[in-house]
Amino acid sequence: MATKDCWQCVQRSSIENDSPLSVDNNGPENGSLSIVVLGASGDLAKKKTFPALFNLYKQGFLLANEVCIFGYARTKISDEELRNRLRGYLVKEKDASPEKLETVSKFLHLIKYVSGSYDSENDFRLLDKEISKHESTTNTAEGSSRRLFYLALPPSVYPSVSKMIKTACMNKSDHGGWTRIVVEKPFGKDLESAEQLSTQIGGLFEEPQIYRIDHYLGKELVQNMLVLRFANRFFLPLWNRDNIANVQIVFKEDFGTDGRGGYFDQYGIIRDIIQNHLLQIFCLVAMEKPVSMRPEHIRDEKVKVLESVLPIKDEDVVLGQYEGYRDDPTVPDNSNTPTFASVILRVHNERWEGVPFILKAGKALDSRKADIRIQFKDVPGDIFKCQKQGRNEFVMRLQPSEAMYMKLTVKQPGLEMSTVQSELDLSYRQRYHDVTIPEAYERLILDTIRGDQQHFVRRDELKASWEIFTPLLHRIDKGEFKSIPYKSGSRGPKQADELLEKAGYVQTHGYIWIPPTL
Ligand SMILES: NC(=O)C1=CN([C@@H]2O[C@H](COP(=O)(O)OP(=O)(O)OC[C@H]3O[C@@H](n4cnc5c(N)ncnc54)[C@H](OP(=O)(O)O)[C@@H]3O)[C@@H](O)[C@H]2O)C=CC1
Ligand SMILES: O=C1O[C@H](COP(=O)(O)O)[C@@H](O)[C@H](O)[C@H]1O
Repeated sequence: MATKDCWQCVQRSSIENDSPLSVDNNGPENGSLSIVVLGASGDLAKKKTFPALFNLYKQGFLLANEVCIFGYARTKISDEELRNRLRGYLVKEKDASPEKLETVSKFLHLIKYVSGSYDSENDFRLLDKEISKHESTTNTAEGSSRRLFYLALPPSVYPSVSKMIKTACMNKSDHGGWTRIVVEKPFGKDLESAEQLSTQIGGLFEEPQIYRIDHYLGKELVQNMLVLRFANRFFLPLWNRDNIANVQIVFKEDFGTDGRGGYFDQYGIIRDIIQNHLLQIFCLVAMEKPVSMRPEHIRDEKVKVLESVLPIKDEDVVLGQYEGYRDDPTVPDNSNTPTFASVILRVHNERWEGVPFILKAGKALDSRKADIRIQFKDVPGDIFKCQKQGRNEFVMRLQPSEAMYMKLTVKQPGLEMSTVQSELDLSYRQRYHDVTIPEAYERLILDTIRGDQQHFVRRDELKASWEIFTPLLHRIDKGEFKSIPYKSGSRGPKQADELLEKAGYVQTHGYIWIPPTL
């Protein structure tokens, strides 16, 4: 019981009660709530946003007597048509018990559809009228209602949509209510375009109203990173250049761009994954201890470590493109866009000088996974000759099947004195039987409603992240950096493994993991 209370206090209450800097006065926790999903007919909305809202509803975080969800898009369809389109994304046919179907129906009845364009004031006034109508049906004091606008849209329309929201759809008075907007990546294509977008949106909304979402920050093990680092005595003295040889942050997908080639070709893997998802993880691994868990304290530290990253050297980069990528008719025949990249970041500060951080991401590779691998230095004066077997590693596997394990050397059980590689293993499925790990979007949307910006990217953070990658990206765009072809289903270009070795990573040999049985 005590442990549970303590955990909850760290997880939420302390953040909320203790964090005046984090929120736009945090606002009311109940009363009328209007969630507007702009781009309601799109892929992201159907696959991620609405299912996340449904899960929040199922768990009682969205109350039927308070909430109305508005889908907004250009397509002219009725409320019922939108609901029918969404139904299949909320419940799989095989799980469709009568109870589940009833819950889905109740949720779908909270959804209304408004059709309009993204730059028409009239259309947004119509949306505002619908929102006000909903607000008048709940017992909420005027102006204390909550309005959340989720931009599940391409960034090209962010400026016009933000302007329309500001002109026509803001919460009407300052009686403690709020208006917040959630924006998705890609947030710009380089430093200049990101800053331009930030200036446009920043001219309309205050920073505490803007939630730049990076869904990797909502993944369970990413959320665990600060607890792990700063609540455990084990790690505190080890987490530095004296003990750590190298760090890998890896994202792999075993499928290609799958019909998204047209979009992907304009961005490439660095903009799609590394500049945002992997760099956010990098921040949490490398940052100093924040003064407190207040969102601004955490984000201050993230900015500091980003600003300590040295310019990326050519010899620290390997780019690849899988064979068959250009077969997609929406991808130009001569595309040089990388679908794979391995980039070493070097941090110029007291803790990390000399420790390479290898950020690797690729599509159409040999497996699907995302993990963080901290490799420790060899033990000095090794008397057991265990260096031949492998180094200590601490691995956090974000997906699939959340786990963290420490690879370590132990005595081989038995009469002989010999050593063997083994592990201390925390596999979430085994350890937490009754816990359903929430989807990243679910958690992050709940944070936007609660006004907790801890897991969202602040403007200066975004700027610092683009500063790191923009020079390299410009060179790739100009064709000055070539992508090496690799076979679909492989580990990517062999040059990436050579880079890893050059960075000092020592592969473990002969390590066999035997999954525990219950
Ligand atoms: N709780 C659990 O679920 C646990 C599971 N295990 C499992 O045991 C197995 C072994 O674990 P572990 O040793 O940590 O991980 P892996 O065998 O997955 O990989 C170890 C490292 O070697 C790299 N690598 C693989 N091939 C090459 C190569 N040819 N050249 C250079 N580098 C290479 C991997 O790179 P890359 O990242 O590019 O693939 C990775 O960094 C895994 O399947 C793991 O999931 C182990 C412990 C606990
Ligand atoms: O943001 C993106 O992420 C997905 C991978 O997300 P995951 O949660 O399934 O790991 C990736 O496929 C997509 O290209 C990228 O835009």
